[in-house]
Amino acid sequence: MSGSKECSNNCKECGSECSERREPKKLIEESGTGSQINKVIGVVSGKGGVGKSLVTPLLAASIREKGHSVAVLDADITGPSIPKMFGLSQKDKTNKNRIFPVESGHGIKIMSVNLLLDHETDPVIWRGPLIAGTVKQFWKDVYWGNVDYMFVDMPPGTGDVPLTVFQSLPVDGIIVVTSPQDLVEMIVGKAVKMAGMMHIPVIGIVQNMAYYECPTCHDKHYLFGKNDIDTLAEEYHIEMTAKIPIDPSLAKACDEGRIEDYETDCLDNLIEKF
Ligand SMILES: Nc1ncnc2c1ncn2[C@@H]1O[C@H](COP(=O)(O)OP(=O)(O)OP(=O)(O)O)[C@@H](O)[C@H]1O
Repeated sequence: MSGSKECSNNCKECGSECSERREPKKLIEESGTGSQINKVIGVVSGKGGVGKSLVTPLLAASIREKGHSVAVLDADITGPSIPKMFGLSQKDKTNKNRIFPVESGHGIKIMSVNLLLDHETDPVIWRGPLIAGTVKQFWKDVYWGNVDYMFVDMPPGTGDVPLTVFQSLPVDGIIVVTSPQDLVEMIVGKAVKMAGMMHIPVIGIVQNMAYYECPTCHDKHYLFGKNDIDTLAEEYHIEMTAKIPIDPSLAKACDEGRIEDYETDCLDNLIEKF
């Protein structure tokens, strides 16, 4: 406290809420004992239905394939689809004090509210503070062990949960997922500006369902228009972009819970950036 012996006059490093505080207190929470998480990457989208929950497992699986230890924290509490993508229905192994993540076939550690519910069709009808509290609990109370890269799959938009994640978790960067449509500039803009306000760097933009490649002639068809995501990225000074085509075999892999088996190099340039 100012004036007292202990005061270093450095409010950034001090947790006291004294009357002379000049800087806001840091809200970042430590991960729990036994969890050593090296990098935290948020996967966000300005709106729902763009395939964000498909991009998160694709990124996680590509990094895992390179030999890193990877985790996915499903922060989409009211619309969790991560376990289904990995074909997981097994309940987590909790004991009195600890929640353990469930491991996918390729060894990705996963925690999602759907792994805690009795039935995956049970709806989560909770108010904002409870939802935000659950996300923090996933961060603090799950025994993650050693993790090189943790991906946080956020609910769409710029609401309560993204705000909680940005304030409470040490997020190293975000990836913005979008789809080709006229509204893209406005939607991406909101997500990018929110990250800027929270001082979190944007690693790249992924455009899902960017085109369809004809299996016979290999021509690319831009079914939803040819939105130029690279120009948009340039406008916001974002170095990396990636495009995922519409691929029926990708949809099949999701439906069958085999997303880890789907081989693609379309996210490679983004992954190199990590
Ligand atoms: N590029 C693609 N090619 C084929 N199918 C796709 C593609 N992207 C998404 N899909 C299909 O759409 C389904 C929904 O994807 P996902 O759960 O990621 O998105 P969402 O829930 O609609 O959106 P979001 O997670 O952004 O709110 C997938 O299970 C898959 O069947």
